Amino acid sequence: MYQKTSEKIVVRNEGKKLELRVLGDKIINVFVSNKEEKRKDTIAIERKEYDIPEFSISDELESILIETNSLKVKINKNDLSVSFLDKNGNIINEDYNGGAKFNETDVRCYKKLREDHFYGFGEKAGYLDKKGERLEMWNTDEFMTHNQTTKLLYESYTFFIGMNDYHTYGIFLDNSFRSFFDMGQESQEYYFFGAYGGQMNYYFIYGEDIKEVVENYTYLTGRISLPPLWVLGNQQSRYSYTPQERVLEVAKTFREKDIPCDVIYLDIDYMEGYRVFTWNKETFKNHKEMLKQLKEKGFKVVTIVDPGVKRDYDYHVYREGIEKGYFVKDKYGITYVGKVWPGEACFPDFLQEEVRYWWGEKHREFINDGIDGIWNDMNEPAVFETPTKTMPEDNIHILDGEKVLHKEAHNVYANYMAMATRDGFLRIRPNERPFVLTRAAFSGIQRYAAMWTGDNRSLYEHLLMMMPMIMNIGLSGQPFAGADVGGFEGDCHEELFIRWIEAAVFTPFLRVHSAIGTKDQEPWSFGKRAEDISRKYIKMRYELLPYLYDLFYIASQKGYPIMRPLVFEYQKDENTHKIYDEFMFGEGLLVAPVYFPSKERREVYLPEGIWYDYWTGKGFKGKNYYLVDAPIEVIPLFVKEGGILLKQQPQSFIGEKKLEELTVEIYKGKEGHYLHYEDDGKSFDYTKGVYNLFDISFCYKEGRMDIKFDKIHFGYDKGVKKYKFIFKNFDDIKEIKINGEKVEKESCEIEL
Ligand SMILES: OC[C@H]1O[C@H](O[C@H]2[C@H](O)[C@@H](O)[C@@H](O[C@H]3[C@H](O)[C@@H](O)[C@@H](O)O[C@@H]3CO)O[C@@H]2CO)[C@H](O)[C@@H](O)[C@@H]1O
Repeated sequence: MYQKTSEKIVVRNEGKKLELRVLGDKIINVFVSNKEEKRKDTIAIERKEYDIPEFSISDELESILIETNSLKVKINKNDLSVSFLDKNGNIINEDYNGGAKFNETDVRCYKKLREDHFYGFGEKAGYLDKKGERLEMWNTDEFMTHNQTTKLLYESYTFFIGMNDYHTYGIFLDNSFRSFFDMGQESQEYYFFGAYGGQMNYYFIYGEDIKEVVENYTYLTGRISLPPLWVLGNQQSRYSYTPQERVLEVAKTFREKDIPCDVIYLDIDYMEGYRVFTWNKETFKNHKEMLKQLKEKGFKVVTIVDPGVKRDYDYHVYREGIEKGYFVKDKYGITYVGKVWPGEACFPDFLQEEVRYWWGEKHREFINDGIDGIWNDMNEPAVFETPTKTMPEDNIHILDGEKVLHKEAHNVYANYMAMATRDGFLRIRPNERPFVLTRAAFSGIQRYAAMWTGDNRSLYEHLLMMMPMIMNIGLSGQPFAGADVGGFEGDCHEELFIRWIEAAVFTPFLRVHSAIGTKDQEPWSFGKRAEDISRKYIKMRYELLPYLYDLFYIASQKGYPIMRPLVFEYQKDENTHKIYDEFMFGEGLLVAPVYFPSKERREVYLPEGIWYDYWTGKGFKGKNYYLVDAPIEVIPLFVKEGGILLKQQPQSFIGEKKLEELTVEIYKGKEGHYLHYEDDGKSFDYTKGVYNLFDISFCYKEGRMDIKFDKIHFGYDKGVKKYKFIFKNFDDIKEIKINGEKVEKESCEIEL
């Protein structure tokens, strides 16, 4: 009835074929087809080899039962439907009405609807929980104001997490065609997902909780590698800072006003006639000198690079692309020309390795001149004046020597472009961590680039929208995300800017960006109050840098988001399941932004336990809602009992001064635990063991504080040598010991 090879179990019935692969105790790949074809994975799947666990197969009367240590999978022999059960035989997820269906226009899979909540799906407008919604995935440059009903945005993450009181699992549909997910809108009995082409190839990922699902999902699709430290700093952008004197003036003002900033962005106007890899000689007369001066002030520079290559035979990039046949072709095999922002352009076919190499090399001169990072925009790819806002679906790409139509390549185009850019950096500066920022993406993008959420507006609604959006992006494997702070289009105003910066310093990627013709959006453009409050919060971001870097370390190890929905940390507390306007900045800090005008208070939900107001130290009993004060200069922040925050002295830019000491802030509680990672923040030497990993924990009982500072790994000897402990909200400490030795409260520190 079934065939088993070393790697898969194959079952056939009435023209349908199901292939099942056990890839882990909790990871199953299901591939259903109505023809004899080979399974195709997209670029999203990074893993090539698996530690296949022990599992058993029994051929029963009606079904085939596969059992791992954690899961049972039942394949119905009659209709090839699949059920996933836990070890006790409780259903976690099961196909509905035969599961996979194939018709003229699409492939789809029906599932019985037993979930209370759905999360993930990456960059989508609307609430955190997507139950009852219908979503589509087709990377789109959507310039109209995004609102709750905006269906298509720039990125496509075909991954979701299903959850009820009993089980949590994830499903990754590995299909790059335009796809759809009806999570209970059509029916309350079933949900379904599928795509307008390609295969029904999905990965079922079981987990104890959301954390484990995200960990297992990123085991498949890869995790972010450690970014250079400077990209965690404050970044300033505008469409466009031009001419070069204006760039230098902005940089100088940051330093004069003592507002930390690490990066300045150059938008499209730095180029000659919007031709990528050129400089406008009129406005950037001596870009090398400008870059040198910025370096001296501690600034890094990121330039925009769009995929569209302007059509002009006198332009070397276009000429080479044409001569080598590197551009995407139309259905007749002729180089495709599209109307882009602005002008007409051809699009490199990044699916081809040779084209990626060529493109990567185009960055060499830029990087050698002192450009530190690359910002890939318009890479959906966006084409103007077409109904689909992109190139025709029957345009031709080449992948591994095979023709691939654009309808299949579209959603993954940006990942291949980001890969080309990242690989270029790695060839040019092999021991420096690259930085690529992207607007478009498909699942798995975390391996190549950070992302920002495109053209938002200067509206309170968009300040709110960034929260569930970045949280769901994080749950979809991409921890490094942010929104244009202050809003891109429209004039921002003082109060909105203040509220936005207060919230944004706790988002993983912090960049102010604004459109041409809008009011200036530097922190000082809104008057003294905004300037002072921005300084306070940006400094706080720099103070918390070791804490933030530790979150990136965890993301690189486990795939955990940095900006986490409360449900990620407190899944058992059902009050957290739908919260979209508060978030956890790592495990330690609960952030509740104010996103309404003229409001000086907001409601905050605190999960179980005791929480301390970060500003006043006041304690609050959790599992309760509170109305808390939030005057304009205050964003409500809470630390959980036993929480630990790691801080450093703020600097004007990262690496300005050598760090002499770090502060470990211990919040009142019986115990607490914290993992601290440290390396040079620049190179890949950490992959050779040049890093430190410390386990910091404490136990507090009857006035006695016992701190343990364990070196798990000590391979970086240029690290910080002194750690100073500060106790928050404790009023009765009688004795302190560090690693068993008594110390005084005033000089409570450890020297390494
Ligand atoms: O590099 C400049 C910016 O490019 C991006 O934003 C542009 C967006 O992608 C385009 O769609 C475009 O919007 C136009 C819109 O599509 C059209 O219907 C019409 O209403 O005019 C609009 C332009 O005024 O322009 C955007 C730039 O304004 C990118 O997302 C930004 O971050 C870049 O700064």
